[in-house]
Amino acid sequence: MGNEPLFLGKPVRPLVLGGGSWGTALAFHLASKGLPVTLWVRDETLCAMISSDRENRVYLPGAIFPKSLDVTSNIEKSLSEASFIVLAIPCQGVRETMKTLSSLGAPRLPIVSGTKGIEQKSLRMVSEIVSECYLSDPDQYAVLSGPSFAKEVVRNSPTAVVVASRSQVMAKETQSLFNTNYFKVYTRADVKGLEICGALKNVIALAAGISDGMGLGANSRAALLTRGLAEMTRLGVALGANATTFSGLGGVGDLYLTATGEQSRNRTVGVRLGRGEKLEDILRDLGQVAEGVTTAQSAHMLALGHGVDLPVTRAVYRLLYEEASLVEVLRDVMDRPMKDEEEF
Ligand SMILES: NC(=O)C1=CN([C@@H]2O[C@H](COP(=O)(O)OP(=O)(O)OC[C@H]3O[C@@H](n4cnc5c(N)ncnc54)[C@H](OP(=O)(O)O)[C@@H]3O)[C@@H](O)[C@H]2O)C=CC1
Ligand SMILES: O=C(CO)COP(=O)(O)O
Repeated sequence: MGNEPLFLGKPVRPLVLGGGSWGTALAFHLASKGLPVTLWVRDETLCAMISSDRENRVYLPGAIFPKSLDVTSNIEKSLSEASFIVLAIPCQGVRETMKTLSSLGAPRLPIVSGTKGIEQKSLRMVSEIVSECYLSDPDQYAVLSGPSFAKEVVRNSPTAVVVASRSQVMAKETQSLFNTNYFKVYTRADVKGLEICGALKNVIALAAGISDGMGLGANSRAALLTRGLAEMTRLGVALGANATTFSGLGGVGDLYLTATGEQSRNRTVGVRLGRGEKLEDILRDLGQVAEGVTTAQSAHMLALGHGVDLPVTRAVYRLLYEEASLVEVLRDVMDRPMKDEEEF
């Protein structure tokens, strides 16, 4: 008992919310360190299957759960036993989940978020939704992001990510908690920048996939990644983020992974769109979230509201939400006025 690891002064009892690939991978990762982890899965049938198989065969087949990983669909009981929350629910479900937690009346717990996206309609980042609906103290919030496919994390492939929190203590303690010799965790202070990186890189990955699906070639993909990074940075800086965050693991690192890695759901959606398939058919086959689809709309609206030019995001938005054709959006991007590369 005396040597029990602590997180912010309390015994480590993580409650991971989200029984998809990322929630399962993060729960697996922490439990592999011997920590007593509870994974909350909203669907009772899936929860029972996972519990008897000791494996999430729907979302992350092949990762056999360590002994200390427990699964539940009872959020109330698991919340009362937890000392902090790891959030791994798709962005559009975060508000509803935070409201549910608040309604249970249990003490508010610190949150480490692995969710990437921007809420539609409200155009809020995850940190903002959490602070509106659940946590009043932003120092109890951290975001964990960076190039990290769930499947590779549970295979112990060497991976490097970054944790950002307004509080240095929260950042450092989260770093120590998640760090292993195959999962290297860096820290930074720029929560907003890291959240914008994680959200926007999915939209640019969709664009890169579209370009590849159309067969446009390696030049086009490189141009999209580079100009995509420039527009991610432009939006971030306009919203008060630090430009250097965009050249780190959560920015260029995750952008590169998602836009070029075959495992990416966002890239896959893009490739199939680029081949002329319908979005609804692609999403039905995928059966998992591709956050870039909703974020394309949120980011486009956010950019309009702040007077920021996001041509690649606008192209993806027009294709997904305005029924523009592939030829039209390509022309929009290529027919823009000539400018200096350094022009912001
Ligand atoms: N997978 C990855 O490699 C990585 C993912 N991420 C991010 O993590 C987040 C989660 O993604 P991921 O796990 O991959 O997604 P998946 O599509 O694999 O799984 C989503 C999970 O969330 C559940 N869910 C959906 N909506 C709600 C809701 N409103 N309340 C509660 N649970 C809900 C689903 O439940 P049900 O089955 O009942 O629908 C499912 O268990 C995303 O923001 C993603 O970008 C970040 C880094 C890596
Ligand atoms: O965010 C991710 C890896 O860092 C996962 O990307 P996809 O959601 O495109 O699979």
